[in-house]
Amino acid sequence: MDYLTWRHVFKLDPAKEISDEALEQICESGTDVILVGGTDNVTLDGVLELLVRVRRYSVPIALEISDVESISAGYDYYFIPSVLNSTDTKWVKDLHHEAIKEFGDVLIWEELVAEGYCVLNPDCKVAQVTSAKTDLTEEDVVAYARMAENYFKLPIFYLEYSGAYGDVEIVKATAEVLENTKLFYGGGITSIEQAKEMAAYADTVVVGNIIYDDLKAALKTVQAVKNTVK
Ligand SMILES: CC(C)=CCC/C(C)=C/CC/C(C)=C/CC/C(C)=C/CC/C(C)=C/CC/C(C)=C/CC/C(C)=C/COP(=O)(O)OP(=O)(O)O
Ligand SMILES: O=P(O)(O)OC[C@@H](O)CO
Ligand SMILES: [Mg+2]
Repeated sequence: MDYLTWRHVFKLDPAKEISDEALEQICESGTDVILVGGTDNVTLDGVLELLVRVRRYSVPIALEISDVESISAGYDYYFIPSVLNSTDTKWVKDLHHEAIKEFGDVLIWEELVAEGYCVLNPDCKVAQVTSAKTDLTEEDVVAYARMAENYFKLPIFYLEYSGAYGDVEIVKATAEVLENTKLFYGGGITSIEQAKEMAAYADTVVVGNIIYDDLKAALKTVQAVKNTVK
């Protein structure tokens, strides 16, 4: 249940390369967890390789499942996304149903953490792959958040702007209606200021692409988030 207290997350994409030096700095940065996940080209080899490399450090490591073929044992947690604003039930519950039908007898349910995604950047890969309806008003997003918390009782509601910095007013309005479900924010964080701005409303701030574009800037987001009072 540690994820209830996470403030900062680095998301590593198993389809992208990262040097040993950069990985060491990411793992020793003080981040709360390394979340391994991506939308496409995620392979079992990539998922396994990152697990082995990150395990040299004490930071926890979680796998965000995007494809049932690339799940490796040995992670501390398995995060299971459902894209609530997908227009295709495959990404909401059908792949999940298939996986549970196949592995239901052997699943360790305590290791699985369900995430209700709301994907808001129309240009990101995850929006395209899942045919997400991204032209949502603040009211629409707030209703998804309420649905996640009060109806589906999901532990995590994830506002996903992958690749683009999000709308702070939407993040703020969403935070205001969530009591028990944790609000994850991810997307386009490239600076201390942006990290602080989102950390003021989100329980957990996820930093991804900037790791590969500007490692120093990525590392600075850890303390920026941790020093911000929500
Ligand atoms: C110990 C052991 C082996 C345990 C086995 C556990 C097991 C079998 C569990 C199965 C249980 C289960 C219910 C599985 C669900 C399976 C599944 C495939 C669900 C679908 C998940 C889904 C909706 C995927 C869509 C894509 C998505 C939301 C990915 C999350 C990551 C993400 C948003 C990345 C951001 O995109 P990115 O690739 O970074 O984009 P850019 O490249 O543009 O940056
Ligand atoms: O890669 P960025 O844009 O930082 O987004 C982080 C994460 O929310 C992606 O799933
Ligand atoms: Mg990415």
